[in-house]
Amino acid sequence: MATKKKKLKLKSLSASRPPALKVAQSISSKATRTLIRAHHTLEKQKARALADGNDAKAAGISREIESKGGLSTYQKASLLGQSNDRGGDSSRILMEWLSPIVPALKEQLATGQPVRMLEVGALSITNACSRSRLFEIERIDLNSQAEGIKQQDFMQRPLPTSQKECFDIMSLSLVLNYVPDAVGKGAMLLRTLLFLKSKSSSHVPEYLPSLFLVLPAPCVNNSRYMNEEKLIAIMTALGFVIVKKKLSNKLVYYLWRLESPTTKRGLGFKKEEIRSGSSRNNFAIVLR
Ligand SMILES: C[S@@+](CC[C@H](N)C(=O)[O-])C[C@H]1O[C@@H](n2cnc3c(N)ncnc32)[C@H](O)[C@@H]1O
Repeated sequence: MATKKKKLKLKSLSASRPPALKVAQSISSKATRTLIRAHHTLEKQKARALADGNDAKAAGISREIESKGGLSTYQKASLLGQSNDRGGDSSRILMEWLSPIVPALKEQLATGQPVRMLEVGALSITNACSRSRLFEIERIDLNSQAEGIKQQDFMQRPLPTSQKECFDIMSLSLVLNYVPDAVGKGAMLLRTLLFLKSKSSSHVPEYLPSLFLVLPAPCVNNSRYMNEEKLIAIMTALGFVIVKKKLSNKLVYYLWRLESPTTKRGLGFKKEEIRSGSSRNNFAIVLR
């Protein structure tokens, strides 16, 4: 008599995930993008209202932001965007680019002088950089989502008091575009100069000290006020040279090495239209 074999049903890994995560992961990538975009728009409107001195309007927009889940919900949506099926964590690109200097990074680690990284706008402590264990990483965010991420505004972070407190690498991955106004974006880039080590103290001067900058691709390729030429001009004026770049469908990645931080005042980068068109966005960086 033939015995009926009981079929073993293999459950997918996702079936064992806790319900909260399941709910979060059920948000489509389109809904995630819409949520992220809506948050950015409201933050920009709020910044404009504050700049106009309209505190009541700004407070109303703040309430609207909170009613949509606020920064935490935005961060959860951003984390979903980092999942492998949605493009993955941007620091994988940085690790790819740094692969030629891994021996040097290991040597520095072995001699007790690990390469120091400041990750601004950190959402996780398990991205590719963290998993490599090649760096001494300080992670900060306006709203910390995990132990190991300090809750701190980079713009308010106390300045380093010595080279030892400075960093070999800074990461601004999808952070600059979060800053709601063009002057604030310029100020953030300018401030990185105060946190990066000097070139003379670098063991790998072809790559470090450097800034890893990631932006949504339309910030550079579809803005009225920005294109790659202008971005390079701004970064050059600050004292950076481009080491690596990569353009994907959604993001642009750059590694900029700091040659000599500018001490110049009056850099003169204004919000000037480069290309017109109703489908353009308004991403801009102003450096006065
Ligand atoms: C889109 S998330 C990016 C997360 C991650 N770096 C990535 O590449 O996916 C932007 C994060 O930057 C943080 N952020 C924006 N401005 C900041 C500032 N001035 N200081 C610290 N964190 C900031 C926000 O709180 C938010 O969590």
